[in-house]
Amino acid sequence: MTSPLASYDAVVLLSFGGPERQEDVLPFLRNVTRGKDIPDERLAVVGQHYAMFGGRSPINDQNRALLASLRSELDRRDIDVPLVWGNRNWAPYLADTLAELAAGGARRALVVATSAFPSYSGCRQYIEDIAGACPEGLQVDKVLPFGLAPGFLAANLAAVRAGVEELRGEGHPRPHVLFVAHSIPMSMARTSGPEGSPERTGNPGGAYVAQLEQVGDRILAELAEDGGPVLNGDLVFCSRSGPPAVPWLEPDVNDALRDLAGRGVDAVVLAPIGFVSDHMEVVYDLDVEAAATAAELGITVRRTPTAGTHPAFVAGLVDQLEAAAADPVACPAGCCPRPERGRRPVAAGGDPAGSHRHPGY
Ligand SMILES: CC1=C(CCC(=O)O)c2cc3nc(cc4[nH]c(cc5[nH]c(cc1n2)c(C)c5CCC(=O)O)c(CCC(=O)O)c4C)C(CCC(=O)O)=C3C
Ligand SMILES: [Fe+2]
Repeated sequence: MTSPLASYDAVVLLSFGGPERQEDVLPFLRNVTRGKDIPDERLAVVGQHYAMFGGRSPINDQNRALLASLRSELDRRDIDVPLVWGNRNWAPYLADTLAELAAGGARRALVVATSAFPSYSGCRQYIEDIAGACPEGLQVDKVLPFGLAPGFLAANLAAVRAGVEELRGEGHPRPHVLFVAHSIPMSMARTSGPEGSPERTGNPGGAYVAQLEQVGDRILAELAEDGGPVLNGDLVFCSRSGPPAVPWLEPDVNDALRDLAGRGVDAVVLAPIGFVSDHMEVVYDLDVEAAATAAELGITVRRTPTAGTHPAFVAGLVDQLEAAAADPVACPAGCCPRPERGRRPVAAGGDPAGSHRHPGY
């Protein structure tokens, strides 16, 4: 049977992009923060994170690896649709990729973005990127965020299970699991996802937090099936930016580690379920910063790998491409709206996710 993907002239992997040499770090950061309220001091700090890695973000190499894995999986299924790559913030730029496709006669392309969970930054902004970059005559559909898809879940479950087993092997029978995601402004979290705003739905957390919590819950529930002591877990956040007066999702992973140390926890699995690959937020914010916090507190941490090119994730992504090709579903218009700039944030209004603490099973 021919794959529904045969009706597309190309599949496009759309990602964030990152610098690959020191000279490109500042221009990259200027691209990322154009029109946004990121203070210069924050840019300088983030620039230093990149400098620690010689100015080379891991993200482009990870996307090259994901492209190779996706290509193999498409080939395995005898699907010969071309697979190409474009970024929001650095070369290869999405606009160039789409222009090249159109110049080559392409009429329809299916885009999948490397963000698992719905938010303005991870979904709507990519839709805007596509709209802004799309040449006339090219029709583009986009796959929905895939945080709850079985392949992404399976890859993360396998990673957390392995991390837990390692710590158990080192004499920590009951490690605590911190599920880590990118912090986003609370106002962006509230309006994330198809459910829309809390004013209309009574759902104060929005889909970003709700889906992340679901993934964490499901992983803990699966681990409970393995036997052994039941594990506790929390959803925590990293990589906050923006002015301090604007509320972002909390707790920060470092504060969570301090809190756990105070409660006598000495072993923690750090599971970056909010990220698709081990890019800068993971290799700096977790492997450098959170690891230093843990060391200071005497906590043993195991940071688990992101979905990356895990075979279950890659196969699941191709399943999703095929499903989207058979039945393209666009995000509802009000989903993950662009944050209003210049507006004062709504009064803090408490924790949008309620308590992030899981009771343990
Ligand atoms: C939800 C989310 C994801 C996760 C989903 C996903 O994986 O896509 C993500 C991914 C990424 N974010 C990245 C880098 C940056 N993000 C920034 C700033 C921001 N991110 C935000 C959100 C997210 N970002 C937000 C709300 C801001 C504030 C300004 C704005 O509204 O945009 C800044 C500016 C400086 C700073 O404030 O940190 C940088 C440099 C890189 C590349 C890393 C590399 O080079 O390896 C990646 C993959
Ligand atoms: Fe970011």
